[in-house]
Amino acid sequence: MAKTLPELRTQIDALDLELLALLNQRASLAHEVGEIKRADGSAVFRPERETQVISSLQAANPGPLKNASLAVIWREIMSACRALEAAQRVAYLGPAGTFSEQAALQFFGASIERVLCASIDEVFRATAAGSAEFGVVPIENSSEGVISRSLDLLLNSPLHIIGETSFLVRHNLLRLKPTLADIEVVYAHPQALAQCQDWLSTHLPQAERRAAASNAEGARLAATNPAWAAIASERAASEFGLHVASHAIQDDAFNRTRFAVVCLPQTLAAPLATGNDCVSLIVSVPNRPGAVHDLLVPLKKHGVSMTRFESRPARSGQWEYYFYIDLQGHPSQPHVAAALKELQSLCAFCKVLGTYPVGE
Ligand SMILES: C=C(O[C@@H]1C=C(C(=O)O)C=C[C@H]1O)C(=O)O
Repeated sequence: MAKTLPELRTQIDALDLELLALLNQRASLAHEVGEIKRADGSAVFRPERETQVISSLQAANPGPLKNASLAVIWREIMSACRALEAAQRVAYLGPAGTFSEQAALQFFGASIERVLCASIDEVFRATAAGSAEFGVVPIENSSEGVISRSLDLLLNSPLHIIGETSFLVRHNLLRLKPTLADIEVVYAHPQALAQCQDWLSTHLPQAERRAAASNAEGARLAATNPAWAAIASERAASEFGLHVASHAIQDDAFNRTRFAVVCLPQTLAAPLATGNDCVSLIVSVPNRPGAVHDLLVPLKKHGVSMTRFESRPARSGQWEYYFYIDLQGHPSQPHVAAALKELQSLCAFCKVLGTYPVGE
């Protein structure tokens, strides 16, 4: 006979108590790991270990829990365990409710100390100066291309990339009223204004578009005037007490933004290989025919895949460029090490930005 609702809930309550005991046992073990790390001075956060914990559980998962849900649950379990060793101080573009905050929480879980910054430059500065251990910065958007400020700052920064994370970005039109009537100004970060330009031209052709330092800052401004609106996340709507006057207004339904997690090399050395890793570099080549072609030869020769190739002006006034390249693999693999060595010998400039597990 089927169980009754009270019977099922009694069973759930009993299982929750077992889970609680197990989670606390796990937390105690993580705390012991923390003692060992403190004694030998090694880093608390080990992204490659956390990636492996999640992928082993996903491989063993019989369901009905989905693998994606399992990743979210264990990200938080590990975040809480890590916080018992030491909560990570993580800098990102604020105020509360930005997509950068969403990225920081998706990567580190919620048990972190939040260091909110007024600009991407400040995220780099705070992380390089040690007021934050890690920084989270947007790198590229699938509809608008690279976030040029982040790429330019990576060039001269002492920080290296130790991880990445990405998600589908949904923009919403937020304001004090639930309708689209009588909107005079729309505030948003220039990237968001660009990602919603068709929608704005169709639905709010009269409204003035004004740039804000972040979407959440735009939402904060929209909360001060009923004739103003903002483009931001649903999180920002609840943060600033605004209505979602229109949902999912981005022109591209698959609008995805990718973020890099950066830190000083002394905070955390390059993560060890997980089997699904990536190397990011910036190179420039001498200004002569075939130089870019030559760059690709070592990759082909050693069978290394390139997953990204972007260019940024070198600002020399000479039509010279820096190339931002992502390679598949880890330098501990001989074919990757050989390709990197040959590549470096061909380049006028070569900076390895980091080696890290491929993110969501
Ligand atoms: C417990 C550890 O420290 C941290 C917490 C982890 C966890 O909770 O599983 C995993 C890696 C580290 O980020 C460890 O290194 O094993």
